Amino acid sequence: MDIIGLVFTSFWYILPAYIANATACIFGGGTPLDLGKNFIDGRRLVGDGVTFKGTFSGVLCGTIAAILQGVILNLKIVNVPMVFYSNIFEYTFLGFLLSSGALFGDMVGSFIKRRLGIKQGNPAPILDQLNFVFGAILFTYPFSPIPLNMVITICIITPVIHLTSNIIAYKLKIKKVWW
Ligand SMILES: CC(C)=CCC/C(C)=C/CC/C(C)=C/CC/C(C)=C/COC[C@@H](COP(=O)(O)O)OC/C=C(\C)CC/C=C(\C)CC/C=C(\C)CCC=C(C)C
Ligand SMILES: Nc1ccn([C@@H]2O[C@H](COP(=O)(O)OP(=O)(O)OP(=O)(O)O)[C@@H](O)[C@H]2O)c(=O)n1
Ligand SMILES: [Mg+2]
Repeated sequence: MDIIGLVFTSFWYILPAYIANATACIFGGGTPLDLGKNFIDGRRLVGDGVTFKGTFSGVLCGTIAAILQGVILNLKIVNVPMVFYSNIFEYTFLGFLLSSGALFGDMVGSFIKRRLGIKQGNPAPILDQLNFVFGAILFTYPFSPIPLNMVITICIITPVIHLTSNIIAYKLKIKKVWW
């Protein structure tokens, strides 16, 4: 596989996780998953940035996106050098794992930020950009392990795409901060 193929395969694989993260941001808000509770250190367990609405809509949209990917591949609309799923059931299952893993990773990232005393919405460079892809890769690894060169490619392209989309989301007034 050449470098373009590697980048495209990696992007295609992780896309449901991106969609889950972006739609959690679009549709999120309201009751937080930690119900406003504090941890033993007196700080919030996770914070107001991880909500029921965001989590459920993110998992739903990411899973639907994975099913659409399956349809697009079956219709041969795009050509991906290396595919990891074969039928619609695998697309649904792994899309669900990529999406729930992404939002789990985001939640763990917020948990760590609170323990470090970083207020909700304040930046934690690298952690903010990669928490959700680590969650997504971790959840799918037992079922469809991806090669190390794809993990590395995802870790390189994600911060660029994350920052670009966050700036666009900020301009669209979907996000309060640009990072
Ligand atoms: C190749 C390069 C250099 C750049 C490409 C950049 C790119 C693909 C940008 C997407 C631009 C876009 C449409 C942005 C607006 C979407 C949006 C609301 C983004 C908000 O992102 C929120 C951010 C939250 O992150 P945080 O919680 O960790 O701070 O999530 C980051 C998002 C991504 C890493 C992925 C980028 C998003 C996509 C590729 C898909 C965007 C999908 C939608 C807008 C889906 C809309 C679907 C419905 C059902 C409304
Ligand atoms: N599971 C999730 C993830 C995200 N969001 C929404 O998406 C926004 C942006 O997410 P993120 O940047 O991860 O949260 P922050 O507000 O920056 O909080 P933190 O400091 O905890 O990362 C959140 O404010 C929240 O409205 C949500 O509702 N539910
Ligand atoms: Mg977050």
